[in-house]
Formats: sequence, C-alpha cells, structure tokens
Amino acid sequence: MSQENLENRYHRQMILKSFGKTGQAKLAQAKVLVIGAGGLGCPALQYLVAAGVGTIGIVDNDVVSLTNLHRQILFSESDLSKPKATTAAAKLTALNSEVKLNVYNEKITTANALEIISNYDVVLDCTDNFESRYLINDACALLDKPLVYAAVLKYEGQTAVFNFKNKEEVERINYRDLFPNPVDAAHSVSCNEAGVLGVLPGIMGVLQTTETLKIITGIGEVLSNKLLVYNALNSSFNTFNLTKNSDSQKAMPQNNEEFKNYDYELYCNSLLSFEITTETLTEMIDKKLTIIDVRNPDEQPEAVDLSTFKMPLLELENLFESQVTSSQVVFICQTGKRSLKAVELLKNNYSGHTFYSLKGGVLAWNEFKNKTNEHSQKEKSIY
Ligand SMILES: Nc1ncnc2c1ncn2[C@@H]1O[C@H](COP(=O)(O)OP(=O)(O)OP(=O)(O)O)[C@@H](O)[C@H]1O
Repeated sequence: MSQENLENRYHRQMILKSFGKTGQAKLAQAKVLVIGAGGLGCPALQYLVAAGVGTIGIVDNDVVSLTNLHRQILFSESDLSKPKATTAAAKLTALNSEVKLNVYNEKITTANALEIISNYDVVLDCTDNFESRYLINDACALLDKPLVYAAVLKYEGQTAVFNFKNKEEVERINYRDLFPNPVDAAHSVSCNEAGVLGVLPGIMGVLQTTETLKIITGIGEVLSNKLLVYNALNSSFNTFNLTKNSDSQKAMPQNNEEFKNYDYELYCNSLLSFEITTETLTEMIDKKLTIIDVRNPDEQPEAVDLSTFKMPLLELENLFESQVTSSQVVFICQTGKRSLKAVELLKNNYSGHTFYSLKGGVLAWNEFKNKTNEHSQKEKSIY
C-alpha cells in the first residue's frame, strides 16, 4: 500500500494527540497473539486488524457452530463446521490485507504454548476455561509477556492486564493473584450452561483490544493491577484494585521444564486447589468466615487463638446445613487430610459456599502461631 493510502487509512487515529505517526508505526511493528477466536476473540481481532497491528497470531482448535453465531461476529451461516482460526483469518485479510496473520488451528497446551507465545509482544486470553487461563497466565509470566485477560458470563464481564511492567515498578499482578484457587467444575458454570448476552463479549473483547493498543503505543494508563467489571443490566463499570496474594505464586511452575510437565487439567479439578496456608488464613480471619474443626471432640491440641466450630467428619453432613450460614468456610483437622475430605464431601452440594482446607492442619497452625507470637514478644522487648 502506498504511503499516501496508509496515512489515509489510519488518518483519524493518527491525528490524535499523543498517538500520531509514531503510535501508528509502533502498531505496525507490533506482534499480538489472540488465543481463542470465539465471543471475545472475534471482536478483539477485528479491531486489532482494523487498527493496523503488524502481525497477529490466531489460535483456536474449534470449528464454527450455530450457537456461536449470536456473538462470534466474524462467522456467517456458510462457515458452519469450518475451523475458526482459518475462517477468521480469511475474513480479517479482507478487512486489512496489510496485516500479517499467523494461523494456529490447534489448542494451546503446555507442549506448544512457550514456543508460540515467545514470538509475540502481547497476548490476549480470549478462551473460556480455567485450565487455559492458568496455562496462558503461567506461560506469559515465565516469558515476561503482558497478558490481557477477559471473561464473560450472563450479563457481566471482567477484564484486566496482567504481568505488565509499570513505569512506577509496582508489583506485577497476574491471574493467580485474582484467582489463587481454580473453581472446580462443580462450582463453576460456563456460558453454554448459564448463557451470555451476545453483545457482552463484544464489549469485553473490544476493551481487550483497547488495552492492547495502549500497551503497544504507550498512550494513557494501562489497566494493570486492576480489575474492570462491566454489568450490562445496570450499565455499570466498576474498577477494583488487585493486590498480590501470598499463596498465588506457590502453585505456579517456576521454570520452563516445570511448566511443560504441569498438569493443568488435574490442577483445576483436584482438591489441592482448595488448600490455603496458615498465612492466608490469618489474612482471611477478619472477613466473615466460619472455621470448622472436623476432628473428633477429644483430639488435641486445640488450635491456638482460633475460634472454631466442632463438627467431626462423620457428622459433618448432618450438622453443616442447619448450623452454617456464612459463605466462606475453612475446614481444619490435625494435619490437613480430613479437612480436604470435608471439602470433597460438601463441595458439590452447597454451591452458595466457598470451601477451603487448611494445609498442614492444627499442627501447622500452632507452629505458625507460636513463631509469630515469639516474634512479637521479641519486638516488644526491644522497644
Ligand atoms: N486452550 C485453548 N486453545 C485455543 N483455543 C481455545 C482454548 N480454550 C478455548 N479456546 C477457544 O476459545 C473460544 C472461546 O469462545 P467462546 O467463549 O465464545 O465459546 P465457544 O467454545 O466458542 O462456544 P460454546 O461454549 O457456546 O460452545 C472457543 O472458540 C474455543 O475453541
């Protein structure tokens, strides 16, 4: 395309103060990866391509189905049963033939993620499941790539930018800080069960592209360390500050080798995701929380400085329903095994509650309390 045509095409954004020719040149140089060409991915891709991002990767292993058409706006009736990534690329080339499109008709997995993602500057997570979100998050953290996340359900959507290097060197937040434990299949609902208003992923996908354009060009303030929640029913946009979660990084693979061997399916469905550490329990205590000791009544030691309800594991199912109203419930036992059993017993039947199991049980808790009490005694004697 001639220089004149190029300037014409992007004229309306190039005349923007602080965007200019430099912003457009940065977009042309940029490489962006969109994982998932569904409800979020379609609108995100359309605007990335229209804006003139130089290279765009599209990853999706699915084919177009009829239930996709109310929101996956790159696809038409004639595309049914065709692969999404290839079909999307054909439509996008017609929109802007200058953009280089790399098509990956495959699922992003631990086997291909590091290799694919390493070729790009920014990643958009437009998938719809926890396994993929943890996997993409961890790969981006290992490769030091900014990740633009979004999720939608029913009438509500959320978006955030993770792993973004802030000028002020603020601690970098990632998906594991927002969701330290995966919600297991029994507690989570997806759009194909609960539904989604077709326009909603459109709005959230376009917000993902907006953040991406800001990251690349350096304009404005990127939505990092924050979560933006949009509710279509009451037309509200709310932003929440995100903070580092002390437990969040512990379950994360620490290097490429660990990542390649990480079983995300098992992680997202296993009981281990319900475990919290003594430090996390301390942070949670002020919040409305019920702590249930599932040991037998005569078992010692008592948990130091912890007010608990006693419900032995064998009686738990009978007692729980009539006695527990708070939504957050932590089970404890001697070493942390029976408390996991308690989670397993109740998690599928009480969807209004969030269950946790204290790792290491009362023994770990008392050791932790004794150490922190000793430490504060020492501090007092210094002053
Ligand atoms: N690990 C992954 N790698 C690549 N693409 C993925 C991965 N996980 C999910 N996706 C893709 O992300 C897209 C998400 O789209 P969306 O949320 O609109 O749901 P859908 O799966 O297309 O439709 P539905 O849930 O109604 O059947 C899908 O096209 C899906 O194939």
